[in-house]
Parts: sequence; structure tokens; C-alpha cells
Amino acid sequence: MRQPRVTMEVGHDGVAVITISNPPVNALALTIFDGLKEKFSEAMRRDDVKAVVLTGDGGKFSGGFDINVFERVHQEGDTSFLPETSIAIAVNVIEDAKKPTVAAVQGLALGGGLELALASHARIAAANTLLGLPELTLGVIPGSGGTQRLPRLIGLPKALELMLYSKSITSEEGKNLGLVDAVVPSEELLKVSRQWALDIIEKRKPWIRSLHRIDRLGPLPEVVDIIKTARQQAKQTFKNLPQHQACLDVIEEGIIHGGYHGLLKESRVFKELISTDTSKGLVHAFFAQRATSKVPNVSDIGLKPRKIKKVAVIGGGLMGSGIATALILSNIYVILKEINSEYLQKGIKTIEANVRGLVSRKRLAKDKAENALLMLKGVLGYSDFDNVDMVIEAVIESIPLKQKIFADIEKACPPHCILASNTSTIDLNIIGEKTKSQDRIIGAHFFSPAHVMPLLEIVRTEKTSAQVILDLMTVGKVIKKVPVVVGNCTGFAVNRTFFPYSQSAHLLVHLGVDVFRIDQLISNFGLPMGPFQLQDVAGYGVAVATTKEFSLSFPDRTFESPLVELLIKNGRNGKNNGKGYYIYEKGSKPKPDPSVLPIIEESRRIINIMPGGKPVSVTDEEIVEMILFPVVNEACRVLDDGVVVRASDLDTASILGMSFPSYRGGIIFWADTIGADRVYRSLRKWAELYGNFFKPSSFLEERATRGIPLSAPASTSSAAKSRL
Ligand SMILES: C[C@H](O)CC(=O)SCCNC(=O)CCNC(=O)[C@H](O)C(C)(C)COP(=O)(O)OP(=O)(O)OC[C@H]1O[C@@H](n2cnc3c(N)ncnc32)[C@H](O)[C@@H]1OP(=O)(O)O
Repeated sequence: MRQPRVTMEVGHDGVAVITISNPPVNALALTIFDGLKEKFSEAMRRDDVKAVVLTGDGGKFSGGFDINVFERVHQEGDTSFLPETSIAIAVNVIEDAKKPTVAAVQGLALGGGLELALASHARIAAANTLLGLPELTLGVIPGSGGTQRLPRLIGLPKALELMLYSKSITSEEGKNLGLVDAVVPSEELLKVSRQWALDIIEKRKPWIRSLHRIDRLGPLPEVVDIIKTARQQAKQTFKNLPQHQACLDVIEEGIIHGGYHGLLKESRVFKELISTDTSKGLVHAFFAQRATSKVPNVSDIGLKPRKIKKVAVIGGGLMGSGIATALILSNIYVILKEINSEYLQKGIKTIEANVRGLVSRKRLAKDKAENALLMLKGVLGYSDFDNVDMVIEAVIESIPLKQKIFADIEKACPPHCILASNTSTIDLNIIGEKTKSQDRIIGAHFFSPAHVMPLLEIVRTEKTSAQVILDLMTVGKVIKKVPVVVGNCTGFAVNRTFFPYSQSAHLLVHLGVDVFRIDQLISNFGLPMGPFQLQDVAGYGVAVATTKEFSLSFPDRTFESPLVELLIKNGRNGKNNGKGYYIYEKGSKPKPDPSVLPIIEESRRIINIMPGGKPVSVTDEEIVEMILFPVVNEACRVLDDGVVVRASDLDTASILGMSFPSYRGGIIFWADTIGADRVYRSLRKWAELYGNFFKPSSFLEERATRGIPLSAPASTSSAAKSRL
């Protein structure tokens, strides 16, 4: 592998082109900063250099500071080796240098990459370049002057939107905002940038130091007001996260006391934030997500993904129409099959509503929406299946029905066609039992709503071929999902890991704990809603069906609560009919419904598990742990059974499939921050008090007693099995 390096070439025109090179995204590794210092210093010394153009190799400017360095800080607990990029590089080396620098930007300029460009005296960008400061998604703030220069270039409101929400913009938008001086075709980028640099020297273009600008900032009282409002909004939107308030503090410091003071504070706060648990969790989540692409014996054996141009989706219900929406939005031709024209029209209408909903929420351009809808064809039979590359079956969870469909599509589709099922529970071997195509049968488990939720669980059986897995992973990426390859078992990785989540909540309620207290505590922990509101939203049918499935597969650790059936009996259907644990009214937030309490009392009387007939007394912390430690316990079994390639895949799956807070790094990462031993001892204590539901798994017991993190590879566990 090539080492990160910075090169310099001086042309006859007196322009030195300094190039950052560190494939694949020219991340700013520590040696890149040394290289920049060295080359800029040479450029300043040499008499034949009049000006500098700073650029990146391989069609990309830079993806920002090297995030591996963050990981090193987290492992070593030391920030002393971090370079002083804000003053020493951005100000001293670039902005205050005696010769001008023009940033020639293309592909992407993110984080520290964009900050180097902001410190330059002008920015020329190739068309469609991605520009942004996404540092807050890593738990830090821009640390090379971005907090000070971005508001000075594009004004405070837009700068806050880009930084606080980590939004990227294109170079064209950047030009309109004043961030970019010119947008040019990529083949002209260097030529125009060189000329621009010479024009600065010749005073034909202004020599602008952005840190000294104040013309876009606006009057002070107005600025203070904007920051105050942003602070209140951030408090609500980014609960539990320190970096948003810190970012606003740093921006405010620079506006009130001047850009240089702002930089000093920025640098101090950056170093404080990089060591927080939030940054540790988010950086782990970043690398964990990227690791999911590396699947042993699939992605590393030289296979090339085949082109998937046409996909048939069977079933136009909620899942099928969501899947079809995701496919057509990424220019994949879809045949939607239903059993009669009424259902077919309903499915097509749902897809149209999905696509048009994105337009009305300004997430999709109107012409793109109309083009996407042209990629859809509805059918009632199999005659169009003779040239599809993949089928995704998304009908109701019925074994005979799925078996019949798979036998039919085996005949109707060409031999290369991938036969996928969106089942969330049924064994794929059973689904494919009546075919001879086991090698091309695979699970494509989407999460609802399928055109929105980012996770795609790819379920392989022992017989699924590596090529088919790779093809589905590639389609997953094309439709902007994060594919995670998992083994075949009840509930696969996500639903199996999280089945104790709702059950422990029900168990606690039957021990006397208030439902709304539980929901509030879980949402304070960082999940978007508590387990009872989730049940209302997902629909009680799902709750009843999944409990049945899990109690059959794992009878030793299922808590069967009569509560949901009692709710249904009392005319409550959750969000579906506006009445569940909460009341749902159009236009207002769900409100806890006190009239549900007598139904809960009735359920408690039936189950009768309160010790001595009295509600248990538990702390807030204990409630959260009694709900989430059983999830960790099941996650341990999932690891032990080899359902996932690596522990961090379960972190990604929990974040993207269950909305587990990314800043806690995912379910296993979070458990390891608490310590396997503590999780084990708590579960053992609750198992003694409240029964087998809490009994620690042998994997957890072994890791806890041997002091091994849950995330350590399977080979460290004596009982490791493998399904993958
Ligand atoms: C001081 C400063 O203010 C602090 C900072 O700059 S913090 C860093 C800010 N930058 C970022 O947050 C950008 C992070 N990166 C990304 O969003 C995306 O990787 C990207 C948009 C650059 C490219 O996306 P995409 O093309 O889908 O490729 P993706 O798979 O994500 O990345 C390709 C490889 O580059 C690596 N990579 C990307 N950005 C990196 C970075 N900033 N540092 C180190 N490695 C990085 C990825 O880990 C991946 O490595 P792998 O192939 O070994 O798994």
C-alpha cells in the first residue's frame, strides 16, 4: 500500500501545485500535515514560486482528518500527539503565508479537507463536488478553523445548518452561497486555479483571508439571537450530545471576541470532545458500518458483482411497495406482482405516494420522481419474469404460500436469477424446500418503511452461493442501504437480538412498573421511542405474531404477556385506530392515555408475579438495564451461534435496524463500556429474583468470568460455533 504523501510540482508559470495523496479519500494522516508544512515552506522559500495551488490526488480533494487517529486517541487515552492544525497549519502555513493559495477542489472536500480549502485565499471547484463539515457526526466539532471561517464566508444561518446537521452541499450550491469562487469542468480545474492564483498576485483578483472577514456575519444582536434559537433547537433535536452546544459556544466566542479567539477556543474544545464517550461511540459506529462490506469468502475471493437491472417484487403491501420504491429511486426497473388488480392498484398507489412524499418533503426533485415512477410496471402473472435478474418475495408470513411462490418463480425466472425473500422470521431452507435452487435462495430482510430505513439484513443459508450474496450486497449499496450479512435463524440478527426488548418491558410492567415511566426512560437513554409506543406504532398484530414465533423457538426465555390481547379486546389497536397505550390525534404528539391503566391492572392480576402482591421498587437506571441487559444477553447468543461475521456487525445492525443510539456505538459496544461482568452479575441477580427470563447465557458468563470483552473475536471463546 502506498504511504500518505504530499508532493509539489512547480510550473514555468511560477505556480507550485501541492498535492495531497492518501487513497482512497486522501484522509489527512499525521504525516500529511508534516508534508504540507514542508512543501509550503519550500514554496515560500523558492524564488521561482509566486503562488500555490492546493489539490488532492485521484479526483478527490480530501475526506478530512484521518479518523484512524481518533481511534488511536480513544485507545491510548492521549491527545498530546494531535497536530495543532488550526493555528499552525490553517493560519500560519496557508492563510497568513506571504504567497497566495488557491484550493483546486474536486470529488469531495469534507471536514479538515474543506477547512484547508477555507483557509486558502480562493476556492475553485469541479462540478458536483461534495462539500461539508460532518465532524459533529463523529462527536467533535470542526477543528481546523471551520467553525470560524464557514460563517464568515456564507453567513451564520446557513453555516449553522451545515455544521449542526452535518449537511453536505454540491459545488454549485457552494458557488451560490459564496463558499466557492468558481465552478468549472474537472478537466479545467488546475488551469483555472493556476490562473486565479496568478491573478491574485497581479491584484486582478482579491487576496482574501476569510478569518478576517465580517461582512457576512450581520449585526451582533441579530447574531446572538440566531445562536440562542439554534441552542434551543439543538437541545431538543440532539438530546444527550455535547458537541452541538459546544460548536455553538465556539462560534459565538469568535463572533463576539474575534476569529482568532474563536480558533483558540475551537482547538481546546476539539481536544476535549475527541476524548468523550460520545466520540468513542460514533467513531466506532463509523468504522463498524464500513466493516460490514468485508465478508470472508465472499468479498475477498475475487468475485465481481453481476449487474442487476430488473427486479420483480412479489406483493404490493407495505413492505413490497417500500422495497419497490427503494429500487426505482435508484434506477432499477421493477415488476410489481400482485394477485388481483385491486391489490395491484393499491400497491402502485402506495409507491406513488412514497415517491411524491419525498418530493413534498424536498428530498427528491420532481423530475427525478417522475423518472423513477416510469421504472415501475404492475403485473398479475409471471410472464414478465423471464428476464428478471432478481425476485424479492414480500408476501404475508405463510410457509405454504412462500413455498408455492418459490416453486413457481424457479420455473418462471431465468437460471441466473436471484430468488430472495423478505421474510422476517421463516427459515429460508423451509421456504426453498420445494425447489432445486438452494444456491440462489437468500433473505433480503428490509425494515419498515423499506424506502426509508437504512438497514438491509442479508440472510444466507449454508447453500447460498458467494456470488448471490455479493450481488445482493451490491444491490443493497446501489439502493443506498447498509447491507449486513447474517446467518439463518429465528428472527435473524436484529429481531432475534431485540425480541427480549419488548418482553422485558412487559415483564417490568407486570412487576408493577409504570408503562409511561419505562417509555420515558428508554427515550431519555436515546432510542426514538419507548417499547410501548413502539408497539403502538408497529401494530399489535406484529407483537402477537412475533411473540408466538419466539416463544416456540426459545421457550426457556420468553415472557408471555396477555396485555396486548387485552388491549385488542378493549377496542385498542395502537396507532392504527388512534388508541393504544397512547392517544394518537392528527397534528399532535401522542399523549399517554390514563384510561389504559385499568387494562394493565387486569393483566397484572392474570399474571400475578409481583413479589408479595406489591409493585417492585426499582431505580430509573435499573429499569433501563432490566430492559437492555436481556437484549445484550441475546446478542451474546447471536455471537455465540456465529449468526454475524463480527460483533461490530451487530452494532451496525442495532443502530440502523432498531435505532439504538449511534453515539453509544451499538449494542455490543455499549455493553462493553459497561463491562461484561456487570451485565452478567445483574442478570444473575434478576434471574434469582424474577426467573429464567434473565438467566445469563453461557457466552456472557464465560466472557465475564474470563474478563474478555464481548466484542472480542469468537476464537477467544472456548465454545465458539459458526454459521457463516
Ligand atoms: C480537524 C477536522 O475538523 C476533523 C475532521 O476532519 S474529522 C473527519 C471529517 N470527515 C468525515 O467525517 C468524512 C468521513 N468519510 C465519509 O463520510 C465517507 O467515507 C466518504 C464520503 C468520504 C466516502 O464515502 P464512500 O465513497 O462511500 O467510501 P467509504 O467506504 O465510506 O470510505 C472508503 C474508505 O475510506 C475510509 N475513510 C473515509 N473517510 C476517512 C477519513 N476521514 N479518515 C480515515 N479513513 C477514511 C473508510 O474507512 C473506508 O475505508 P475501508 O475501505 O478500509 O473500509
